[in-house]
Amino acid sequence: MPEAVETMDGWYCLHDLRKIDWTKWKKASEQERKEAVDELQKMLREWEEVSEARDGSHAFYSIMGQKADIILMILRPTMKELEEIELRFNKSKFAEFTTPSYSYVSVVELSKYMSKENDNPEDNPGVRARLKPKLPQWDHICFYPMDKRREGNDNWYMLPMDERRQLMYEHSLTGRKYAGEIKQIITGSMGFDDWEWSVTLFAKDVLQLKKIVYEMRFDVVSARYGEFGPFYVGNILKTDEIPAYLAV
Ligand code: VOV
Repeated sequence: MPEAVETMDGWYCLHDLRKIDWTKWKKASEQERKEAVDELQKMLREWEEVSEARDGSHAFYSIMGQKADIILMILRPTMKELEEIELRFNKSKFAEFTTPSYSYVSVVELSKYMSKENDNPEDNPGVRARLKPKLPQWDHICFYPMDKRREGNDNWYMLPMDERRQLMYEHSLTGRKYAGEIKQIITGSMGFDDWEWSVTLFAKDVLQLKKIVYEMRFDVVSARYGEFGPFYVGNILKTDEIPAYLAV
């Protein structure tokens, strides 16, 4: 039986994607809209303090196209804290003007494919920091869930560990070419959500998102074993810019 790779798991993660009901928003009074915007900004500023204290992190972006209007990605030490945030957002005035479009529950995950025998990567401060990452506030985000295929001869879970390690190594070489251009957060979601991993990429230049995803399609691990869910791409929505974004 092929051996499962050990994973290291960090902060819990919620991707919360919503559509804005623009008709309802436009019909609301100016006072109501102001209350909703003020409360949303207040919540985000409180979460920025949590992030400064290194007790969690979040990202707030607008989404292109009709699949969603906004994405809130939240990282917290416990699933309970994620729930508190989800509830708080749901109970806010602004949420009255949104409808859910997609959500994803997972946990920041690093695997031990690349660790050497008898190595204890958890003792490495760099690894610990990657398990509790500060999300970069770069201009663009790309989020998608994915699986590793389990079909006939293309079954990732039947491959011996050494073969999977080699394929992951090749994957990492492609990834490293994008150092400084792309920051990736991989979260594991087996038992938590409908796909096996979520991929969240941050980029300063939006085109780099297309380039890395395209180049990785040729890595055997993606070409042969990758299956992908819906892609969401968007632009940073800074707290101060929210009034302009929502102005009608
Ligand atoms: C931005 C670059 C980048 C870099 C440097 C990078 C490197 C690495 C390393 C070293 C490792 C293994 C150890 C670990 O850290 O877990 C991984 C792991 C993983 N990756 Fe990756 N990845 C990148 C980027 C990157 C992208 C763009 C994708 C999506 C693939 C695509 O085709 O759309 C991806 C996927 C994954 C997944 C799903 C896993 C877990 C697979 C598993 O079976 O466990 N990843 N990844």
